[in-house]
Amino acid sequence: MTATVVPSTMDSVPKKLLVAGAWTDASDGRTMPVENPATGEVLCEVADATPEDGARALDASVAAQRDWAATAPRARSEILRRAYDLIIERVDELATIMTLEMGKPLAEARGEVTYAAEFFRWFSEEAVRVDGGFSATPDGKNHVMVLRQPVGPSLLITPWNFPLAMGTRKIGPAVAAGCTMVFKPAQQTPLSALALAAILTEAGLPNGVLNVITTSRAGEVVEPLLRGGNVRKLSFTGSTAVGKILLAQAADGVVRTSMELGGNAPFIVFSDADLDAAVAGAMVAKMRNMGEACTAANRLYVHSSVVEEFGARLAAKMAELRVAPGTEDGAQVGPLIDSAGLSKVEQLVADAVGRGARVLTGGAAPDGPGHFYPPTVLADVDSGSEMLRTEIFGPVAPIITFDDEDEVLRTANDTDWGLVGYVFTRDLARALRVSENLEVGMVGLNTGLVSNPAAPFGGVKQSGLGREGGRVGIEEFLEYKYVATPR
Ligand SMILES: O=CCCC(=O)O
Repeated sequence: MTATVVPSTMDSVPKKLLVAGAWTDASDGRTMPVENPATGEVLCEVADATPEDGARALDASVAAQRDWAATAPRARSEILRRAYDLIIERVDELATIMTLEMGKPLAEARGEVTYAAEFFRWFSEEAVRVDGGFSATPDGKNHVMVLRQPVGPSLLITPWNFPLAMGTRKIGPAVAAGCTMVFKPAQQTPLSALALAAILTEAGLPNGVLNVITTSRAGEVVEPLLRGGNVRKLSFTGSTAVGKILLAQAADGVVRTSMELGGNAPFIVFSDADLDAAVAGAMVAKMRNMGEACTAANRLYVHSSVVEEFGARLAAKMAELRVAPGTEDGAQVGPLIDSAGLSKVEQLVADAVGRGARVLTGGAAPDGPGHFYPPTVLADVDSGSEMLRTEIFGPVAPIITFDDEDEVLRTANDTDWGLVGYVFTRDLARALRVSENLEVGMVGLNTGLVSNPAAPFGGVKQSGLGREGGRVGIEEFLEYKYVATPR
């Protein structure tokens, strides 16, 4: 790997840990490289936190918690609102950083920056709307006063696929509720997180409220924090496999958790669907973030009466997409995050084709640098194919033909995951019936996009616990306290 010239937009990003308001090196002086997935080149080095640094970050959060909880909700709201304004002012700069470290095309990165900022605007409005209760017990003897209080120091762990939005979706409600934080972004994408921390500091977040630890030693750093007794809340977005490990560690310290884990989204096209809308929806549900999204359509069930036409139209649209480094003009599909991600996609496609799937477009990685994989549509995918039982996390759309509503519902629900499902039909009764019976936390009904800061995002089954965003997002960071007093 060679070092690449660091674009000037990245000069402003602190490459250090943020602990108690100070930017510091790792205690053992180690740094870790940040790679550009489009070229494999090293963009820069950032501090690589040790377990001791993690402990210092948590100590800083604990020390800041009491004063922070006592701040006026309006003050917390205004910090979030200022941070929202700063992010919007710097959309291009933040998008460039994101594209360089993560690979998504600039246009999509700009979209994510705006999406990320909206969580701050949303929670700046929620910060001043937290209420409690005051009532009498049924026997009339006591008053019941219900207070809402911040849950306390929170550990926020975010993935590489949405490096900014997954941060703001957690930091926004934590700030609004009055929680202090230790924020550990993914190893692959520390720069967006550090840029975000710098913006929050500029927006007036007091020292110690947000502490950021970038590290290549996630397991070693996180486990003692979760078992140590001072973390009151864990909010994690990432794979189900890692989520289960963290849940076990959190159980030890009885730490409250919000877990936004993997998905295996069914995308169902009924015979009466508007095919234009279904193809457009599939493009979004499959291709947003090159398919590297927990919400990505992973299994496309299409009714036998429309399957040929749907497959041909989807393949034509997918083939039109321009695959190129995200910083290039007109790029629509960037590289996958790393070589492991690319080989996984290659193996899944080989397995499906080996079981008889027809390749309608794509199907083979190009030669050359970067972890690129072309938009791919597979038809007649056999139900035993591995890709139907795992998150593909790449730009591959497997189509499975079905004939009957009950059959497709059964198959769609036959998975350990339950994050999101997509349903395309013009029949209102069927739309409601299927939406109700899909075992998921979210349904895209005649749309390929469910993500929105105003909506409760999250899943059932092994897709997670709790919800982020919407009216309930702040609840995840609030405790109830009830005070009883005689009337
Ligand atoms: O990978 C997770 C998707 C996150 C989102 O759509 O907000």
